[in-house]
Amino acid sequence: MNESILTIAMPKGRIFGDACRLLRNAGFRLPETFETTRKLILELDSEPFRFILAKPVDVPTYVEYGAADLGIAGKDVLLESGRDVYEMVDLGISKCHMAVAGKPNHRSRNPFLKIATKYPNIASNFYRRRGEQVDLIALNGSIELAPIIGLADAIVDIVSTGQTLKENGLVEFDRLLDISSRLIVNPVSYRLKKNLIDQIVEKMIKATEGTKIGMD
Ligand SMILES: Nc1ncnc2c1ncn2[C@@H]1O[C@H](COP(=O)(O)OP(=O)(O)OP(=O)(O)O)[C@@H](O)[C@H]1O
Ligand SMILES: O=P(O)(O)OC[C@H]1O[C@H](OP(=O)(O)OP(=O)(O)O)[C@H](O)[C@@H]1O
Repeated sequence: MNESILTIAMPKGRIFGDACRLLRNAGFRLPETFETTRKLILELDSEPFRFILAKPVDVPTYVEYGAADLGIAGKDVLLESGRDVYEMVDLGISKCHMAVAGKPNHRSRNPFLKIATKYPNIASNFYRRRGEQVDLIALNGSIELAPIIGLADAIVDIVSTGQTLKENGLVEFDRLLDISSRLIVNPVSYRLKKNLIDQIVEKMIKATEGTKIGMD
């Protein structure tokens, strides 16, 4: 862990654009090429920050191990990974929710027997709390395929616009969790670099207040 420079782990993909806009609103002078470069480590001119561009699911890992001091990660990824990091700010970006969904005529089949998901920990906690025993089938994508093709009775997955469910003839049964992206911090970094991190947290909270205006 470098004492004089802060490393921030950024999620590539869906969250990246929203996160860059928020960082710029917070006063970070990100270069124009930030969103298009294929470089994975980006340093800022004359500012003590460097950004690493990671797969979203890996951001909490970089932060927990101290390879990054801070990071931006979806609440879904944080809950699923259970990594030991401080969650400092709800950034209010990349909002979506997690739901149980399936074919409309499966509503009466309770408990569901087989649940396909990319989020086995979140799903198993949900069903444990409900006192229902289910078989979880871990998949890596195209989760909506599972109930259509008969691999599972239902899915636990992310819903944003609802288009994927709709186009595949599926309906939402239960809403598990509202999701947005969070600013996370490595606990040791926070102890050693508290002043600098607190300044960033404050700036991000201010920038976030702008993004929350007019949101649901
Ligand atoms: N419609 C959505 N589907 C999935 N994730 C979404 C959606 N809307 C917002 N998110 C947020 O974006 C994050 C996922 O981003 P992204 O899809 O780029 O990563 P990924 O799952 O690693 O992608 P990939 O499909 O390449 O595996 C989630 O953790 C969630 O917090
Ligand atoms: O409600 P919507 O706006 O349709 O978004 C939800 C869909 O987006 C995600 O899949 P993604 O596009 O990441 O593809 P994947 O199948 O590879 O997970 C998620 O797993 C849903 O399938």
